Amino acid sequence: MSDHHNTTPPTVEDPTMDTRDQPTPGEELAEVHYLPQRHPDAAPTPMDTEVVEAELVSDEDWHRLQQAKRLARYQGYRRDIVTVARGVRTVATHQHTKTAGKTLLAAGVTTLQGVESWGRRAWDASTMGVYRRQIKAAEAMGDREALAEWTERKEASAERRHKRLMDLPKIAWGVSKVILGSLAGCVALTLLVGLFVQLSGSGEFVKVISGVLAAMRWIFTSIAVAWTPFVMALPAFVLLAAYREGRRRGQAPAWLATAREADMDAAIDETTIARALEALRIPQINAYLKQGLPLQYLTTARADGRGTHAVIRLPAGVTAEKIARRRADLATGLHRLAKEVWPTTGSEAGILDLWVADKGALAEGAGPYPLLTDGAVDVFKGVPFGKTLRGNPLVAPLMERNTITGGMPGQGKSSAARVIMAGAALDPTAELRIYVPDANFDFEAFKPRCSRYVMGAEDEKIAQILADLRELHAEVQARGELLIKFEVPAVTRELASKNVGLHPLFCLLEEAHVAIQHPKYGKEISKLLVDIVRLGRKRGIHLIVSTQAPTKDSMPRDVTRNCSNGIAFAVGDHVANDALLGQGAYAAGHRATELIPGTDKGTAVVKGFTGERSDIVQVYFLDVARDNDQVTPIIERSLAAIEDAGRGLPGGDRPVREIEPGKQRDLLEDLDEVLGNDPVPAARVAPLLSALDPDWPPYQGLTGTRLCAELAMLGVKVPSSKNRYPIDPVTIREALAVAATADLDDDE
Ligand SMILES: Nc1ncnc2c1ncn2[C@@H]1O[C@H](COP(=O)(O)OP(=O)(O)OP(=O)(O)O)[C@@H](O)[C@H]1O
Repeated sequence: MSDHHNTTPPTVEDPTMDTRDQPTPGEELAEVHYLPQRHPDAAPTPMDTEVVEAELVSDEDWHRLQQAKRLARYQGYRRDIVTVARGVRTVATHQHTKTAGKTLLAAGVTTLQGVESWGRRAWDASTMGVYRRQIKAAEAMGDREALAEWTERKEASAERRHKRLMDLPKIAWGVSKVILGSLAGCVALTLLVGLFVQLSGSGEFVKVISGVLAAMRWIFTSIAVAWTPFVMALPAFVLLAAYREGRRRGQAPAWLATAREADMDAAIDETTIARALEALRIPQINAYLKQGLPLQYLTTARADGRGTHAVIRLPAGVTAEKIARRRADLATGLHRLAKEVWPTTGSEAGILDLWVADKGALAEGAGPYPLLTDGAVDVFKGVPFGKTLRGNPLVAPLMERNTITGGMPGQGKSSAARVIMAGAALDPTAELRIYVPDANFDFEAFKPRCSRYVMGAEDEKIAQILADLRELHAEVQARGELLIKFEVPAVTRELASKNVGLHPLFCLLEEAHVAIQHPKYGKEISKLLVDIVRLGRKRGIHLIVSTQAPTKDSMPRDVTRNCSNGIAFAVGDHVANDALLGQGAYAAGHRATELIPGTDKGTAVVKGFTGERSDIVQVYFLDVARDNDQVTPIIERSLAAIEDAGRGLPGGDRPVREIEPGKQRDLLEDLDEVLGNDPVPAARVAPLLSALDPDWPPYQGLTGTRLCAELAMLGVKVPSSKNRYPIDPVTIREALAVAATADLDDDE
């Protein structure tokens, strides 16, 4: 028989349902069995006969046990609450949560700022805020001219607005007329088509009409279907637009900034420019801005090509040059790389012409050379050269011009010359001559396309260059006579294509200073260059000279003056700047001195390419590296084009004279050989030397005057003796003896 406790039934829930009834560790709780209550008249159940293992407890024990259970349950809850709270705290204080929260909040603030900016712009537009502010700035600076200009602009704008308003009803009426007309036209067309179909027997009039009606029904149904999602998405679009506006105009509070922010694009407008200028901490600018005055904009910030352009009149006492010299600092304030920010001097020293590239817009450089895989060139129309900062392709004009290119080592001079010569090579009528008085392979790929090619710094190579320049000089003269014959002032495309000896000729002298400063041949090279640049351009001859920093010793003034194309990579001072970009360029604000070596590799200030006084250009780049040779395919293509045109290599029919490597001649010994015992006038000795070695370039075309000059360089003075300049064999042999003893002295 089972015993059971029949006092007051327990009010607690069935404990077997709750896992929290587990005893806490170390606590042994007796298990309590509650026996079901039964009505005294109820029939006996199997339970009544079941034997239950149990312990009889007193009321007191039973209460104690219940209390222990409640305590255990409470402790279980507490543990859970602590665990959840800890979890919440970990999530809430995690860096990711903080960043996400900040980003969300910042997005909210930015969106609000966008809405506020719209409001401000609407207000500005309705009250001509831009003009008002500029008028205020002009007044503050006492700039009467600007004040008059901005007042005039404001009045003109008001006038335009008034006119637009007055025109509004007319425009609305015009638009209505167009809509009504189009509708009537459509109806008439449908009827006409229906009629035509009916009459031609190809269909029924009614079917055409019902077809058109069905199409219209379909269009209206589609609009109705698309309308609901569109209306639902509209608020999201508006918020997005407000956010974008906020990003453009507003600035989130600093405490909301996240690390990602620094990398984000900053919109370039009057506010950001003013902030960036303020950050330069130039006292005059800061004092001006502190008065709450806006900067005076001659051109307000506006999109221009791949960036933003603005022209600012700086506060008194600050030159644009001062700003330009701190280009890198200014760039940080505009969230840009130094090479993306271009401050230059405007029309006056105090006017800052600022162009700021869109973030990353200049990273690609000028992009690939446009004629890399196909295309030909007409040199009379110029050759592809690069892209302006604004992203416009720039063509280098070549005919009736000469080019000088210069800059610090490694900034892109040779590459720029390569791009010009590659363009010239792609004109099948053009002749190429390349001289590199230095040991480098920058132009080796051009060799098969050249009628003359000399590379190397040895004396005999310089002598060869001299001989070739003499030949070119003679060609300049011969072409002059041809122009007289054809009665034209300058070579035309038509004449150039005719194979009459007036084809375009491009001659490149790389590292020109090496040839010009050569102790023996430099003087004559220099003189020849002057004549060639002066006279050659009308005669279809274009000379390109490339040098590092042109000075009066490294480049004759008459050469720089006659080069209407100037290409200046980063240069060190205003002398080199003006030699490349023309007299007064530096003072007028056209400055390659402001290019940063390294940062601006491949970027040059050029003159003479467009109608502008100067342009900043990213030059195309043609690689000559062995594993990425881009020039050879161009040259092969150009040779194929020449062959297809049924021409020979332009200028290639003349024999190319090669000098044996290492060959040297001694003028004194040669004179000793050709002279007898009596003095002979220099003019007669020169041909004797030419006859002695016709292949030796310095003796080709040798004149008496040049011979005397060369002897003077060797310390042998030839007396004029009534302009006959007799060369005395005795003097020559004495000089030989002196040279021999000098050699002995050296040996000792
Ligand atoms: N337009 C360009 N675009 C990109 N990179 C360029 C450009 N021009 C030059 N470079 C880089 O600069 C390097 C040096 O160029 P380059 O040899 O033309 O300079 P340089 O001024 O002729 O130097 P040097 O006086 O030492 O001969 C090139 O190898 C190339 O890596």
